Amino acid sequence: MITNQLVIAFVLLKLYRHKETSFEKAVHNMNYQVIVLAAGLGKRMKTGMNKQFLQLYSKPLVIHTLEVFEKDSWCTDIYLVVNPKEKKDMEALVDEYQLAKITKLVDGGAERQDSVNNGLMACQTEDIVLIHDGARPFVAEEAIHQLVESAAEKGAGLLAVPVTDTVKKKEGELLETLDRKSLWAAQTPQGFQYQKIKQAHDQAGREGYRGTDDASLVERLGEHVEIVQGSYDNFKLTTPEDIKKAENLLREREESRLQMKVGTGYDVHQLVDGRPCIIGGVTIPYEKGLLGHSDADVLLHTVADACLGAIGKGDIGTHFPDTEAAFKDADSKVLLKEVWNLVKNHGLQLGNIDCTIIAQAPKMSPYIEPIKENVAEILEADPSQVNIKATTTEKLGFTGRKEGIAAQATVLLQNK
Ligand SMILES: Nc1ccn([C@@H]2O[C@H](COP(=O)(O)OP(=O)(O)OP(=O)(O)O)[C@@H](O)[C@H]2O)c(=O)n1
Ligand SMILES: C[C@](O)(CO)[C@H](O)COP(=O)(O)O
Repeated sequence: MITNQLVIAFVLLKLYRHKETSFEKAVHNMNYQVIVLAAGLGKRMKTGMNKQFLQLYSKPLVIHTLEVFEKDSWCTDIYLVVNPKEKKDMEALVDEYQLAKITKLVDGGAERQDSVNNGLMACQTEDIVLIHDGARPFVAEEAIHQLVESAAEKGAGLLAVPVTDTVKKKEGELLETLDRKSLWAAQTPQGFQYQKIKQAHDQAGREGYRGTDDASLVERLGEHVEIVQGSYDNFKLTTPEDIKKAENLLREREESRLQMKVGTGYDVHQLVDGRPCIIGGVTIPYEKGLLGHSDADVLLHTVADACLGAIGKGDIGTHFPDTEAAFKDADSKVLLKEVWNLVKNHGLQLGNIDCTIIAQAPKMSPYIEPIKENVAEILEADPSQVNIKATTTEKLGFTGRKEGIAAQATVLLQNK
């Protein structure tokens, strides 16, 4: 018996240790610095200007790209490589869009490889370094994280997608069809342990090798570069046709970001002797309390119903039946938290919530603020997004006769 307990304790300890290690890894080891390249001419775009300054859906192209890294908590520093002649304009944009992670504006070179080389000399890091085209604004944070993890483990990696067209190689009059199964279209970011990419660039420089991406400089040294499958959305704006494509994608994203869901909730509990009076997670001193299978927190039940309504998932009764012993005297804060996790799984966050408690007694005003804070905390929002009010019914009806308390809520959820 004791031996069994020891074995269980040992396994639990192991599991706990393992959890701690991966947590530490996520928190401490997964930082990266990024070199964003914006020093090209944009000749193929044929607008007569560097395409980085093109207004796309009311923001310059390079800003869309930089904001991806600005928002990513794993990214510590951005080195923005710019054409020296455009440095002032870029500085103005960095100020205007309050890009706090831009550590340095680095002078670009004649070709992309020269610009990367300057970026590498500026950043000197122990972290993983990513190299990214300023002209690829659609890279997803999830893909960046997969790449960073892969680069940390394998030393070098890149985002790429399988080629979908049949590719022909033409040399003189001779045409060859390449085996599509083994072909990948390289994207950026490409990610590396700093020393590895620095050495590869130095060596390419010494040997006069010119590549069209950075992974090729590592490949030519016979070293492994890991492909992380990316998305076809992560395309590089290169030719005029790409502008329409990018604007359509930005519009689609904006529309889905602005998706809103509304839900309403209504609940009633009877006031009886010998029960605590818990409303909005606050135990209110009162001669009677609310009757129910759980702690009968009429307000939190209403909030849960409104949230479930907004995501089209029924009501609190279907999720936590009052026939189940597990929910006897259950803390409604815990039940609402579970509902909220469901909401988050739908990619939603709180817009705002407005609640009304309908009670002749007890007097609610002293408890409005703590209730508001409880609701905000559970819904992971700022208290300013939560409104709690109370009303009597002028002694009319069951609430007016102090036989029960009702609550109603309207919630607005938004895409994250
Ligand atoms: N000397 C260079 C050339 C390119 N780039 C950057 O590298 C990325 C990928 O290059 P590309 O799409 O070829 O951009 P451009 O060189 O600007 O375009 P083009 O070749 O049509 O002139 C771009 O974000 C570009 O700004 C750079 O920083 N320095
Ligand atoms: C690095 C790159 O974006 C990967 O697809 C690409 O090779 C850049 O080439 P470009 O000629 O500078 O556009």
